[in-house]
Amino acid sequence: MGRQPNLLAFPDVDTLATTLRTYILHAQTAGLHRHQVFKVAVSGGSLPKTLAKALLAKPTSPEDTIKFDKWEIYFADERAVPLDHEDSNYCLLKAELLDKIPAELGKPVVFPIDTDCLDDVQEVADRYEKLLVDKFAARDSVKLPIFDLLLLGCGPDGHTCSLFPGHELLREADAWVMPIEDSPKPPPKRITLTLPVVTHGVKIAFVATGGGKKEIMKEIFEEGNGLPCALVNEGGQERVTWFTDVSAVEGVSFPRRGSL
Ligand SMILES: O=C1O[C@H](COP(=O)(O)O)[C@@H](O)[C@H](O)[C@H]1O
Repeated sequence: MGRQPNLLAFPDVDTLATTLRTYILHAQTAGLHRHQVFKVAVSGGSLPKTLAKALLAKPTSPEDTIKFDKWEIYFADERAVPLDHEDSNYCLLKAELLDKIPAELGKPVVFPIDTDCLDDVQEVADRYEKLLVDKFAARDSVKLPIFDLLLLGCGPDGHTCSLFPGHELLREADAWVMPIEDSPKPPPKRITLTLPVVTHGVKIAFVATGGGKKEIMKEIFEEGNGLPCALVNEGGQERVTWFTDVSAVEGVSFPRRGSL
């Protein structure tokens, strides 16, 4: 029981954002303690909006301050499109969060994909993996890049990052970053962190809100069914925390609903 993911359900997104902020601050403190920077991987979709709500709130004390100047932001997945394209996860994060960070909080270092080779999505993935090798392995001598925090979404089909249900990418055991050319959700060409990288994060947080997620939340938590989000739960265990609102978990029976 103790090694299960934590499922938190909030009355609304504002309350969720307040606790998500506290959780991220704890992860930030731990990351800075570990290696003086905070290494975060973020997703696209509905996440950046909620993230902005959590992170752009005015600090109430020095301990409550998001130290963006110490953040390294990577992408949990990205679409193979230019960085100013409406489908780009970078473009979305920039519009929702990065452009709105007050100057006094400092600027994070952000690592988007290399868009010089968009026609070759394998090359996009290889270059992103090389970037991770440079930023993680050389410094920490690790076999996998260990993010201090991964902030993930959950699609209505149970996908996370660009890891889709039943896809062969779910079996990838060696690569850190993989291309996908047949994403069932458009656009078809993307890159994604692989399951071993995701499940090795120090902390892994999902944000899933709205009644549109309730059927898949039930399946993830009650049956699993090999869904990508369920596989992250199985691999990450107690390091996984779900931030949901009550409409997303209506009718979901799960033994451990907790607080931070
Ligand atoms: O395509 C994607 O979808 C997922 C889930 O998005 P959501 O809008 O249902 O939250 C997202 O996490 C991923 O980064 C994105 O590329």
